[in-house]
Amino acid sequence: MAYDPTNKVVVVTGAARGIGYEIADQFLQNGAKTLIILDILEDIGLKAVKTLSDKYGEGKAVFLKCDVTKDLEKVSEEIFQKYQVDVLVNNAGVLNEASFRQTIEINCTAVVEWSMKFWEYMRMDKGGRGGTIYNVASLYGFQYNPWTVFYKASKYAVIGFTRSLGHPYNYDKTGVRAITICPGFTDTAILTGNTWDWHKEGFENVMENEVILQTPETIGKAVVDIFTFAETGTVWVKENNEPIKLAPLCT
Ligand SMILES: NC(=O)C1=CN([C@@H]2O[C@H](COP(=O)(O)OP(=O)(O)OC[C@H]3O[C@@H](n4cnc5c(N)ncnc54)[C@H](O)[C@@H]3O)[C@@H](O)[C@H]2O)C=CC1
Ligand SMILES: CCCCCC(=O)CC\C=C/C=C/C=C/[C@@H](O)[C@@H](O)CCCC(=O)O
Repeated sequence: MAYDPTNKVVVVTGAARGIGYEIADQFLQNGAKTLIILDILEDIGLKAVKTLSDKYGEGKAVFLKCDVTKDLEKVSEEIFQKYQVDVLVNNAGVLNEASFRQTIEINCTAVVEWSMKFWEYMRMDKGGRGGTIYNVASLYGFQYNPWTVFYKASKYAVIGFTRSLGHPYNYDKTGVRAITICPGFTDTAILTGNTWDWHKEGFENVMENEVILQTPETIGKAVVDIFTFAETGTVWVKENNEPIKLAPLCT
């Protein structure tokens, strides 16, 4: 089945900068009706809206200050009163190997809670119009090495959750698709996040010898491409500037 971004109302968390911003830009470039940008970074978020409005027209992008770990009820209520949402992209994320709790709260608990809130709202069997829940995991959602042990735990969970929620059994009942993208290393501020001291050397090797750093724009484009063709419950990889491919299945 083909899915069309044209005229869709799209909510993207953590979209003030980085990959989220490029996802917002690419959805608008591909005809989305409205982009709702959620982030804790107010100044950067407002600048993002200005840039996108200059590019695509006044009112095409909207910023709401939002901490995904705290503001779900308030912000979702505000959104549902003003807009008919078609797509939620759970993109907000952190790399903070000093705090498992914060990592899980932002990268995992918030992803599950925001997904479920919008899934209930979109369910066709409960009066909704259907839609797409689109989660940003990582290559570190299924690969492993000794580094970023909290980060990987959070991203592995996102893949298991999205595959199960998006299972055709659930889609047939609700009309809500759930899909995942797993980017490889991408040139954003998250790479300056917090790692363990004795992991830095390992990462230096990875970054020098194994990694082709992608631009966030590359991931924004891949997100919209995948949006157009992905069957529910599927997980996709965009790494090293290679073509989009399916992630390996865990059975
Ligand atoms: N850059 C990379 O190499 C890769 C990134 N990813 C994932 O892509 C997503 C986006 O990250 P990047 O753009 O790379 O980094 P980034 O640091 O530029 O963007 C993350 C955004 O999330 C926002 N955010 C953080 N905590 C938040 C909260 N509690 N509430 C609302 N917003 C919050 C930040 O303010 C920021 O705008 C993350 O989920 C990350 O794990 C996945 C694979 C590779
Ligand atoms: C191949 C997997 C790609 C997935 C990447 C992500 O999901 C992004 C976040 C995960 C890990 C990021 C690690 C970042 C490391 C950098 O800080 C690195 O440059 C550190 C090198 C040591 C140093 O310069 O201090």
